[in-house]
Amino acid sequence: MERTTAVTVITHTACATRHLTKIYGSTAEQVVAVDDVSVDIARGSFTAIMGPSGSGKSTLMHCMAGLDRPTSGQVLIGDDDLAALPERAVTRVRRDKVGFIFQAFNLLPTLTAEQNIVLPLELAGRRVERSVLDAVVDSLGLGDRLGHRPSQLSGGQQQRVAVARALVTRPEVIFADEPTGALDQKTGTRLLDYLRACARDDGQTIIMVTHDARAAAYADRALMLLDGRIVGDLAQPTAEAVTGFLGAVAA
Ligand SMILES: Nc1ncnc2c1ncn2[C@@H]1O[C@H](COP(=O)(O)OP(=O)(O)OP(=O)(O)O)[C@@H](O)[C@H]1O
Repeated sequence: MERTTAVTVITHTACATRHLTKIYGSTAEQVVAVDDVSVDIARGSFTAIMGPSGSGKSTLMHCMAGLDRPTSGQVLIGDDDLAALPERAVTRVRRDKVGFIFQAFNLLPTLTAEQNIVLPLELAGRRVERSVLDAVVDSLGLGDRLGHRPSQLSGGQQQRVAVARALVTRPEVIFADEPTGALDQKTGTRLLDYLRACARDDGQTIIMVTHDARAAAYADRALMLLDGRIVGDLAQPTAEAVTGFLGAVAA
């Protein structure tokens, strides 16, 4: 007798795009920054997005994060299609599920480092979990700077405060644009270790744009972009593999 087995399909996708296209400019002078990209990002994964300057990395990430509207296609965060939602609903998804680490710090000058870090929690009416705050602050080496205002901190320290602010809400998906760009090597390594642990141990999903092959080697996947398209998808990337791929693409 033939037996059938029921298969339960569990979706492990945190974030996805379907035929995502972003075109800038007028009809006369169009730039196709992202060109028909379909990709699935697994929950709890750490993905690096790499590619030459102008290949569309930031545009892809901004569309995936709901900061920029695609020209066509879908952007899924969980079950929500950001491209189809009104702006207010997109803002809510961003607030509830997404964290950003950007190069611009946007710290409030009158608040201390700690007050800046916990601000998103307070704005969302959420409690500050001391253990999470301590872990984030410790991983970034900010313990002795919490009472300082931004003007009393170095550029690298301000960057770390901005990183802590993005992490303290424990967002499901963290988008990071060159997060180690302004950091010295030791602090950069510490941040990458921490991001990797957020993915591996806590199931957070990290998507990071970087030019740095050593930073990409902390990820468990590297998407390689060229002219707005994904031209490579490397599992467990090493710095050598990434550099080799980019070299071959540039040649
Ligand atoms: N607001 C905009 N208006 C017009 N064109 C834009 C805009 N933003 C980006 N572009 C163009 O879209 C393309 C992709 O830009 P994007 O910033 O996404 O690339 P990138 O890979 O992140 O580059 P980089 O590594 O230099 O930061 C480029 O040709 C860029 O000039």
